[in-house]
Amino acid sequence: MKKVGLYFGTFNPIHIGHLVIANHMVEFSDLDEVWFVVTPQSPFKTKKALLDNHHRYEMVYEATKEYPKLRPCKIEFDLPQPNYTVNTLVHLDEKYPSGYSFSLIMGEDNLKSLHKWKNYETILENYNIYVYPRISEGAVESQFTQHRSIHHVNAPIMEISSTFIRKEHKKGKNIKPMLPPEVWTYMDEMNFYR
Ligand SMILES: Nc1ncnc2c1ncn2[C@@H]1O[C@H](COP(=O)(O)OP(=O)(O)OP(=O)(O)O)[C@@H](O)[C@H]1O
Ligand SMILES: O=C(O)c1ccc[n+]([C@@H]2O[C@H](COP(=O)([O-])O)[C@@H](O)[C@H]2O)c1
Repeated sequence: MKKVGLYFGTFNPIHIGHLVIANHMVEFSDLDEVWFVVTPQSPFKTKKALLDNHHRYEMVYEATKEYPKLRPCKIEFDLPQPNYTVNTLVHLDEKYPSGYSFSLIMGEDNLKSLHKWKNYETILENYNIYVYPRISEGAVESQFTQHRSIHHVNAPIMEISSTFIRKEHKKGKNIKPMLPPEVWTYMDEMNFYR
C-alpha cells in the first residue's frame, strides 16, 4: 500500500516554501509520496491574477521532476469548480481503488479554518491530516486539538508566499532565490506576472 500525502494549492507559482514542506513530509513522516494537487479554483480565493491551470501545473512539474517522491497531480482540472477537497478525495478513491492510501497535508493556518470546509467531518472520518507549523493568527478549534486523524509534523517554517513573489516580481525586484531554478526560468521566459 503506497501512502500518498496530498498537498492542495493554487501554486501560482509553486515556490521553495511548498517544496521544502513537501520534501520534509516525505522524508520525515510515514508518507511514501507527496502529490501536489493543482487546484483550478480554491473555494476561499478569487481568480485574480491566477495563471492558467496548465501553466501552474507545468511549473509544479518542473519543480518536482528531480524528486521521485514528489509528483504533480491534475485530477481537479476536470472536476466542478470551485474545487471542494471532499469531492476530489472521493474522485481519487474511485480512480485508485487499490494500492493507494490518501492523506491530506496542510499548514496550521488551514487547520484553523478547517471547520469552514465542505463536509470537513467526512474528511476527518476517512482521512488522516498531516499538519505542519505555520505562523498565523487565531486558534485551532478545540475539536481538532486532540483529533485521532490529525498528526503534527515538525517541518521548518518558511514564510514565503506566492502573492509576495508575484507582487515584487512585477515591481522588478529579484525574487529568484524563492523559486526552484526551473520555475524561475519558465516564469521568466513566459513573461508571467509582469
Ligand atoms: N511558505 C509556506 N510555507 C508553508 N505552507 C505554505 C507556504 N505558502 C503557502 N503555503 C500553503 O501551501 C498550500 C498551497 O499554497 P497556495 O499556492 O494555495 O498558497 P500561497 O502560496 O499562500 O499563495 P497565494 O499567496 O497566491 O495565496 C496552502 O495550503 C498554503 O497555505
Ligand atoms: O473543500 C473546501 O471546502 C476547501 C476550502 C478551502 C480550501 N480548500 C483546499 O485547500 C487548498 C489551500 O487553500 P488556500 O486557500 O490556503 O490556498 C485549496 O487549494 C483547496 O484545495 C478546500
